[in-house]
Amino acid sequence: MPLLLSRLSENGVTWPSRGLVLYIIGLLLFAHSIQRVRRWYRLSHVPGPLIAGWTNMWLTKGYISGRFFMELPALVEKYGPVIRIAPNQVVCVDVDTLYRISGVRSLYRKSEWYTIARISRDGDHIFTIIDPEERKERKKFIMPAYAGRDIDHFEEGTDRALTDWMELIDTKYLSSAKLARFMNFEEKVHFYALDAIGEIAYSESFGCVKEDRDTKGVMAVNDVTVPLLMAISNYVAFWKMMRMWPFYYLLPHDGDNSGFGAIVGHASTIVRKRLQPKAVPKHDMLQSFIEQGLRDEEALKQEVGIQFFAGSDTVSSLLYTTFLLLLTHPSVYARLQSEIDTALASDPSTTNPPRIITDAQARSIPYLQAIIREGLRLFPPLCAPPIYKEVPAGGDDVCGYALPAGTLVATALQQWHGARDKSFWGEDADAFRPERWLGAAAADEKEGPRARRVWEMTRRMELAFGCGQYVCVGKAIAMVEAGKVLGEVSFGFTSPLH
Ligand code: HEM
Repeated sequence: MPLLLSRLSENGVTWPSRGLVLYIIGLLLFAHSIQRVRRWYRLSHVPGPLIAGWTNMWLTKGYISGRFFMELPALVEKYGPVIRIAPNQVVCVDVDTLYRISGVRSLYRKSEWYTIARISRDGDHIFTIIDPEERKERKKFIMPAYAGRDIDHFEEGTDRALTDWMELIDTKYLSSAKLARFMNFEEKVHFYALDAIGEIAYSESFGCVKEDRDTKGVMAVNDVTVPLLMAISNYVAFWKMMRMWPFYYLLPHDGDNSGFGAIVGHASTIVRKRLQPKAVPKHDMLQSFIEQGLRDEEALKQEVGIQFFAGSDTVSSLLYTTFLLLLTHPSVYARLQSEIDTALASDPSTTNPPRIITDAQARSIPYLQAIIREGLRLFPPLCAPPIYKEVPAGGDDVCGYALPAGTLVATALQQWHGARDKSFWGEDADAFRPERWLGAAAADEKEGPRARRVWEMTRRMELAFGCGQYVCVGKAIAMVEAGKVLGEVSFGFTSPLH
């Protein structure tokens, strides 16, 4: 190096003086500070912790704790319905505003934040497609299957997975008077959910229940990567950078031996098999995607791959937390069983020969539906991720605060607060009380204060699935699964513990 420098000097290359170097560094630091101050100033009128206006670190720390969403009620109490949680990020808890932001005519777009859900570096699925026109195009192919229009297969797939699951519990984990057997319920319910989404989506179980293990490592990948992704996901610029060369090569790829890449590899195999000229057509979602015209292998792989994650973690979380609530509220469980027994005992099609409770039967039991709603209200499965939408050109007025274009508004983080908002739900907001929903099914009561109240309750609870143009496309699948699993377990077992 010294030799090189002396050669350069000999050839007339002169080096800037130390003063000049310091001047340039000073100038850069000054420009950086100005940019920081401008960034802080843009949203300085929005209340929130002072430090959140200057750095993402405060929010990141909250996400590392894994409990940030639980802190929101206290923050709302202190700062009001709109809170600045990072230099360019706010959260809003006003329900009407959330419906407006995601409304079908809204100009708010998905933000770059969504790209953290990319399952491989090669393409996008419906959740990570940001461009509205591209989203419309992809939805054309996939919506008939998600809406159950093309094929009414949600029940068949659920039944196959649920039959295996009940058998596993019956044969391996049921306690007797002489023998107490312990079962990791959270794990087993996740096995069920994975097998079910495999059956529903492409007619193949993951085999988790049969083998009583996480066969493809989906749960392991989730457990390791999701908390990490959540913590760094608020650095949106970082994610933009990761999609560019050369960082792009660090993202998962379907040739990988483990992690997301290996799971996407599994999706690839399924799609390739189905696209073979001699493949036997099946009665499932993948077939519907293809028949609707989505024939590109990469796009199909993406749509199948996202179902592994979006369709299993969420459903298992809903089932697990609702069963937990039932276990800790024996009187609710007893009432559920009694109502199910009454409804099903009079229906010979259920017991002779025995078969899984149908979706129609589950929907006809108001107390069961009330329990699902109350479970979703108290433990919305996706209440931790912020799910940012981006304020459109021209800016927007959100609850009296002018938000400039490009500001990110969190549209899911408010759910924990929403469920526990005593000003709406009353003093027993924290309690598991399915009875609060009864009357929702009273079809003759479309007008009047009770009907309006239940309508508003439903609107708030359903934010668990997002809303408007961004509503969860798998909502119908989730509701079919929830009714059947909760109904069947309550009908089949005296108590989920015994
Ligand atoms: C209790 C269960 C579930 C909950 C609470 C839930 C919740 C959500 C939420 C909050 C979103 C994002 C909304 C937004 O972008 O603002 C979403 C999107 C999505 N969900 Fe679900 N979900 C559930 C079950 C399912 C199931 C069973 C599937 C089936 C595979 C599924 C597939 C998807 C997909 C593909 C998207 C992206 C939709 C789009 O961007 O247009 N979800 N879900």
